[in-house]
Amino acid sequence: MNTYDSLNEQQKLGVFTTEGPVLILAGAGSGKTRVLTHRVAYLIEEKGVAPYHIMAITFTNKAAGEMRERIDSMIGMGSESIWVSTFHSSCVRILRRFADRLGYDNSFTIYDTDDSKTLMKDICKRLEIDTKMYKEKTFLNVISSAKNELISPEEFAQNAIGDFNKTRQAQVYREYQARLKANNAMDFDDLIMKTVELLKFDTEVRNFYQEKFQYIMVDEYQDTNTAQFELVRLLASGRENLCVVGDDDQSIYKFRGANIYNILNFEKHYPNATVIKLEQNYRSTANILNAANGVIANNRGRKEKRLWTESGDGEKIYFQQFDSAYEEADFIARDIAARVRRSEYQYGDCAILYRTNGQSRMLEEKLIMSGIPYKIVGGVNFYARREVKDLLSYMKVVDNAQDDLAVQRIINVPKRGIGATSIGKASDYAYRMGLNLFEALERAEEIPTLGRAAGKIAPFVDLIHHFRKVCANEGLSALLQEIITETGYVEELKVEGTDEAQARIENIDELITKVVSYEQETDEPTLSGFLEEVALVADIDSLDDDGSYVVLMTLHSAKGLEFPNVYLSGMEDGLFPSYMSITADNSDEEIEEERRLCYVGITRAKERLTITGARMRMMRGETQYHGISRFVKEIPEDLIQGNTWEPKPKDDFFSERPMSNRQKMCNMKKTPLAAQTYQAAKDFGTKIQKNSLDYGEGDRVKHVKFGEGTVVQINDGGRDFEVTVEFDGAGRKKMFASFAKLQKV
Ligand SMILES: Nc1ncnc2c1ncn2[C@@H]1O[C@H](COP(=O)(O)OP(=O)(O)OP(=O)(O)O)[C@@H](O)[C@H]1O
Ligand SMILES: [Mg+2]
Repeated sequence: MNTYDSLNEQQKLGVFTTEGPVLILAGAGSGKTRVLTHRVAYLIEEKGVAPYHIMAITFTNKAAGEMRERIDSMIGMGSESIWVSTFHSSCVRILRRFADRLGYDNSFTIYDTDDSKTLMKDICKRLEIDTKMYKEKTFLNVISSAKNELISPEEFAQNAIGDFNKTRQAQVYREYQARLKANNAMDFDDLIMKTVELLKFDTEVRNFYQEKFQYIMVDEYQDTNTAQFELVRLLASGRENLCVVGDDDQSIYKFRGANIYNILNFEKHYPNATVIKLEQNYRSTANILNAANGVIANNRGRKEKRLWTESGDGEKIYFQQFDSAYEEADFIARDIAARVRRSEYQYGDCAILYRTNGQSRMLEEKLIMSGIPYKIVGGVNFYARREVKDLLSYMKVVDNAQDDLAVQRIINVPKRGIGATSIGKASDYAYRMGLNLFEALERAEEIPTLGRAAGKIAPFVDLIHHFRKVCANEGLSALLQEIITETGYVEELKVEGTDEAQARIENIDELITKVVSYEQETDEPTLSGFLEEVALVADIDSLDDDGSYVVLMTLHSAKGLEFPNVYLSGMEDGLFPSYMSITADNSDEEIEEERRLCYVGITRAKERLTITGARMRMMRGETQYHGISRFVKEIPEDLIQGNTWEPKPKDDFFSERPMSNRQKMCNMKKTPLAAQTYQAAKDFGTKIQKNSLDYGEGDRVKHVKFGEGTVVQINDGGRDFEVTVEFDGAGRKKMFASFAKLQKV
């Protein structure tokens, strides 16, 4: 069987048009990501392109991981040399090799948001800025936006002439950047900006990567910012074998500098681009899809897209407004419990989505009370916990003693009698002498103001030197063990003996596990490599795939994912759309962005969608009263069921509905989607061809990459069989039979 028969005609065009620029602009669930993975397989298997020449970029680690898995299961040998990664990790890889050409050490540190904040605090103190009037966070936001737009501190200063506020920001930006450089560190935005700089100014490096990446693909292209656009443009220039896929209706990162014009103007940048539209949705039932279409139709200035589906109407969308957020959470927990009890769904099929992180607490409480296992994506990230950060800071100092923040964090942890005053003196001395903090500490004896405190610093410096030797001679996990033993970190927690201390010890154990598994899974494990992997773990990575728990996350984190049973909670005007967007000067624009987020939320659902809201909710300690979200009212009424809006006259659902929407709805009723779908499906006439398999469940099979294993399950996925195999070495994998090319043994 031809591997690509499971694709529709438009998808095939996306896969087979390998040369020149290609833009795939299509709605949610239309198989954009699927086209990308098949395209990679096609390039290698049919066009004989070496995996080494291929790059596929996406936004989250989770998405990159899923893409990697899909590609691995399609092609055997060599898939590991394809770059399948996020923008950030691709850039780290490039910079680890060539950052020295920008005057950094190749072992530079990556600062997370917390680190940047600490640094900014310090800068404001040094520059004597009144942080009550000029907030640190504002400076950081301004700097981040400048970096996303590739504006250097010098350019920023140029543009600021004559503007008092901006001049101050320029001064802070310059100082912030200088300090990062002195610490041999980059923040997240630098990773992209510095790579662009490198590619722009170093012809050798540019030629090297242009030659290497002969085929480039970008998923979720609608959310790229100017710096990311420039990066892709530079890498692809010359051959221009660039395939980008995205959906302008799902652009939700304007606040991080995403520039929707990157996708809308793609054809202007690349006039010879092949533009492909995908219109069949394979993810959701017709009711869910029509609800999403109904909502997004209210945005102006969008490229009109018509999505249809072959799947039936499915269940109606269930909507309920509750008196309080408490009742809302209670309902969701009970609904999930009941469905799992009836074996309709497993916990892992269910996702609860919300607008802001704070909404999770109430939901969590109810889930705990109902004994429902759940995981929060984006809650307190494991790597942000104190004990984990402390130990990682030790490792950072061992790796790169130029990182002042890490040094400051641990110099007196555990207590060594080195007080803030001594640290301040050493840090002032470092500043004056143009040294980094650790270098200053190494010369503590020479710092006149330190006096006797110098004697306390020497053992700390010796300790770090000792750790370096351990790391070089015995490796990473030995290093971590040595740090734990020598600092007495765990001992101290044991003495403390509280539940909290116990939880911290468990987190440390988890970190040890992480280091050991990193060492086992990596060909050449290094301390820098480990720290880098840790720094890049987005919150979403805490999601495992064993499917045994309900997932809670913000709508932003849900992009690209899909679940059979989805709950959209907190659908209230003032919360979603947010009060800020409703009252903003450019309210129309802001609300359109929120509406796109709503579209993303609705389209995550495959089979069931439940929408809930509360009249009364506590926010930042204040009780607030909200009406039903305007987005709910934009869903055609015939798609909705449930105890909805009747109890309170002021919430009358339909009287507020604008006339134009009613008309739209009437039009929809005249041409029912099911009929359109049926006709379109007939017109399509895709041939279904599927070879039978020569192995069955329980048989032993062999895969080129994963080796031998036992077939656990075979599902008829329509156009192809989906085979689940428990491999002896590689564990359980699910793959398409035609790609997997399994041989019975
Ligand atoms: N031709 C096809 N035949 C069968 N299933 C398909 C086909 N194309 C896509 N799918 C399935 O439809 C679902 C959605 O596909 P995919 O995630 O690639 O869509 P997408 O366009 O990337 O969505 P999003 O906009 O949300 O990122 C997946 O479960 C995918 O396996
Ligand atoms: Mg996708």
